[in-house]
Amino acid sequence: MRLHVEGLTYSYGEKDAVDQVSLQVERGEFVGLIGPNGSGKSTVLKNIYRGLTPDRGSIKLDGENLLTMPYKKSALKMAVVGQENEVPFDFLVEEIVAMGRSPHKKLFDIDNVHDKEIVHHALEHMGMAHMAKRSYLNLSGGEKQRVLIARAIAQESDFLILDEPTNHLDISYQMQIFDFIKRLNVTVLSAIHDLNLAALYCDRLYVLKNGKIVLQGTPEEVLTAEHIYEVYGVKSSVSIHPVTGKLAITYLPEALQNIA
Ligand SMILES: Nc1ncnc2c1ncn2[C@@H]1O[C@H](COP(=O)(O)OP(=O)(O)OP(=O)(O)O)[C@@H](O)[C@H]1O
Repeated sequence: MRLHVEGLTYSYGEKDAVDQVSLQVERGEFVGLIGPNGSGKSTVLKNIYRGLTPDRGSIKLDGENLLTMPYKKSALKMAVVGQENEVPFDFLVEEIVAMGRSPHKKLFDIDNVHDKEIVHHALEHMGMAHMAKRSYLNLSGGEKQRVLIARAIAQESDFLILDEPTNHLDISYQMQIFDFIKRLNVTVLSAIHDLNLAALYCDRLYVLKNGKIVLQGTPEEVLTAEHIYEVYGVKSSVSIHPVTGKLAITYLPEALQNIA
């Protein structure tokens, strides 16, 4: 699965929330979208997963225009874990995950044994199998997030779009989910706030600021102390971690900034 976005522009009102954004995700890549609050990450992702329609620009999946693709076909190609995790009605956890199977089915098809196995395994992977019969609305934020990730896994598409997938999760599930997604060997585009997680898991990064891509490259190219200060206004110390071999970013409180 290859994604090509060219000149994507979108405004909610007068000001462009996303301005001429171009990005590519090649097959098998794990690409991160980072940037400060309000920089446009979710808006870019929503335009890609068809929650919003671009004002201008083109979005292609494997060379095919996504904006005119039948919805069912695009749902077979990409699965989404969005930021808002509320559902309008009360469903059981297993029913929410089973919704991931719907692009694979015809209108009146019911779930077969194969679907049920996929749903069960997806829940198991997220450590939620024991909650399959629980009501979704009564779960904690982190548990809801794990159910929605299980739903995306059950969809079995080879392109995942994630909007801050771990923002409700404690550190063990944050690591577990990124490790798991990495093992799936699918193509991933994910908004990520935590720069250390972005450095650990992403092959390439795009940095958004005020709706524009201001930097792109490998984590090593993008996540320098200078760039972090330019984009976030925060002083940091960036080194290569001796165990992971990846970048490790330490943010410096005011009292320590003069020694960095
Ligand atoms: N539904 C909306 N109506 C009007 N403006 C919106 C709407 N959603 C987002 N915006 C504005 O668009 C801009 C980009 O928002 P967006 O949610 O894409 O940023 P983000 O980078 O995902 O932020 P965060 O890191 O806080 O989640 C912001 O200025 C935001 O206030």
